[in-house]
Amino acid sequence: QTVTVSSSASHAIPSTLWGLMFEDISSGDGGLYGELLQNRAFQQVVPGTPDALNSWSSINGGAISVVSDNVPVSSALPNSLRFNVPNGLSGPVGFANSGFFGIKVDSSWTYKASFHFRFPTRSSFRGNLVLGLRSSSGETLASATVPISASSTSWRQVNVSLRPSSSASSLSNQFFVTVDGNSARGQTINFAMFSLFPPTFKNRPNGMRIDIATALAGMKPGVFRFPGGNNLEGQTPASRWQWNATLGSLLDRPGRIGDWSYINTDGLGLLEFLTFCEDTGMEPIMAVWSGFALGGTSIAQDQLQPFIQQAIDQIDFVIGDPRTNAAAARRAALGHPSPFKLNFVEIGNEDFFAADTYTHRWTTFVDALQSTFPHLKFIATSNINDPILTPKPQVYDHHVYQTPTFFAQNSFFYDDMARDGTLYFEGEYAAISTNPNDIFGTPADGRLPFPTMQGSAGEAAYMIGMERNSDIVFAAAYAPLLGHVSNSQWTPNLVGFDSGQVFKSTSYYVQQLFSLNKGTEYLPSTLPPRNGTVFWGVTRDRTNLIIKISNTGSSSATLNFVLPFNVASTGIAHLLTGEATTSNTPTSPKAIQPSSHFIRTGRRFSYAAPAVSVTVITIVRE
Ligand SMILES: [NH3+][C@H]1C[C@H](O)[C@@H](O)[C@@H]1CO
Repeated sequence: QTVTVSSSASHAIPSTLWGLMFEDISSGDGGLYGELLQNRAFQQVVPGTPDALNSWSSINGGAISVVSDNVPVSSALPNSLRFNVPNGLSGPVGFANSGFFGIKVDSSWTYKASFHFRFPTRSSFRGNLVLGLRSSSGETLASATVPISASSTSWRQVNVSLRPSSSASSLSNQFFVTVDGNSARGQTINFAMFSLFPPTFKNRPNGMRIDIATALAGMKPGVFRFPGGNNLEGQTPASRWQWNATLGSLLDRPGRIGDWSYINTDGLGLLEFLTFCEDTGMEPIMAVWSGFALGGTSIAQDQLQPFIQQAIDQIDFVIGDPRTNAAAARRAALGHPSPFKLNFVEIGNEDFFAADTYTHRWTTFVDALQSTFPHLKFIATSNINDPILTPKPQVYDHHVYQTPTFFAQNSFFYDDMARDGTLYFEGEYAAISTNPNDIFGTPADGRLPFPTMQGSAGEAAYMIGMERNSDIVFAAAYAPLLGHVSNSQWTPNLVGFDSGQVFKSTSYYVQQLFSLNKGTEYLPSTLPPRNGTVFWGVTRDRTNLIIKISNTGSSSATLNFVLPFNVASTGIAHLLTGEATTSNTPTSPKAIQPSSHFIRTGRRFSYAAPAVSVTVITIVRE
């Protein structure tokens, strides 16, 4: 196959092209968000039920229960852990938290532990709390002692740093709090708002887990879509994501029942999302709730005003003027007086599920928001031009979950899209099954537990198509981004993790190869056959010519490049290849890794793309 490359660029490559889609789907709490304790504040649990004590256990007979405190630590956190020391015990007595399927104990880390406590009844008791980290077999790995007295019934906060004496080889460690069973017998103490943080990305308070955040930043992503995805929507309007409930002190964040069947702490909230965008150079694509909850409720058009006002306030929190706007003043008070960068606001999520009411919800939201924020572009989430929406959307968010073959066969999806000024955001895409008749089924039915090399090559073919059409595709993001390998609501995920490490998938490496070698201009070249199995695209930046190739076929394919200008006689081929069905998994985390090697290049050169491979060739321009 000969590939003749044009000397003149057709369009600029948008800096936003390759980005991240984030929602809490076993990816925020216990994942990207640094908090190590699960059920740290007993948010949204029913006191007295077994679930209320999720992740908490007794040590040596300590009696623990979750109660609705008659003197709650805050109005947002009505529940406390009631701890009582029965008579007749000796030695350390208390309780422990097992984290999110474990807690990594690293002796090079300083952990920050915090909690609030109060004695419900005053007494002359004085004693010591011993808290820290221990192995599941009870070996103390780090500890601190805090003197306490029952001289007051008011809440007091404990903040201590913990430095493990040694690293634990196992992840099954716990955070513990104990008293001496004998001297504290009969005592009752209420606890609330526990927190245990490791070092965080950019050392941000209430920040992100370093290894996961570093892996995400390592893709140099251009955009960050949040807070969802389904997790924006709520099963009912009352449990929708609400920006103002995710701000400020953790004592003021009630948390919510998330849309992936677990409670969200909302410790990872709007300001944390925006700060993460600034810390990694991503532009936010922020969603506002659009009046539809996943349980099926659509807000009637004449009832939308309060939700539109909440959306206006959410946007004003991000970009408003603190001198004239209350929501913006909250941003300033939280330490960020200047506005954040924001150009795109998404109205809802996957509203093709509620297209019949999206027609009026879209109109009502966009009429109000566009007049309030004339420079913003609003993204529609129903199917493209179906139904017809008023005003005509400037941007559509298109999602596709399919088979590896589908992606290879649809590399030209955007070539046929009308150039009528509409922009497209491929907000969610992934090869998730090999079974075209049951895309969302179980692994037994073809669902992929982890990305595979053939799935990643299919995605690369589709991405080559989006790069070619990046005059109208301004952004794209694989979804879901993150998933805990011990407990996920969805597979495959771009990045897997457990409480100790990160697992980068083959699709992660494709995203990274494409994003780190984006180029700034697109150079047209001989088009790949639409129904072929080999796909390529050419871009350039000031120093390099960049050629991306995906060979989704089962045999090697040689491409003969004919360039219209001089380039160096040696180039670098960054290659990702392996068996079609191979994945990087917790048991084989590095089964397939990218490799780089020199190749002969020049005005004319050939490159043999291995079967089932993705290659990015970079050549210095003369
Ligand atoms: N069903 C997918 C579509 C929805 O927007 C996401 O929350 C889900 C997982 O990526």
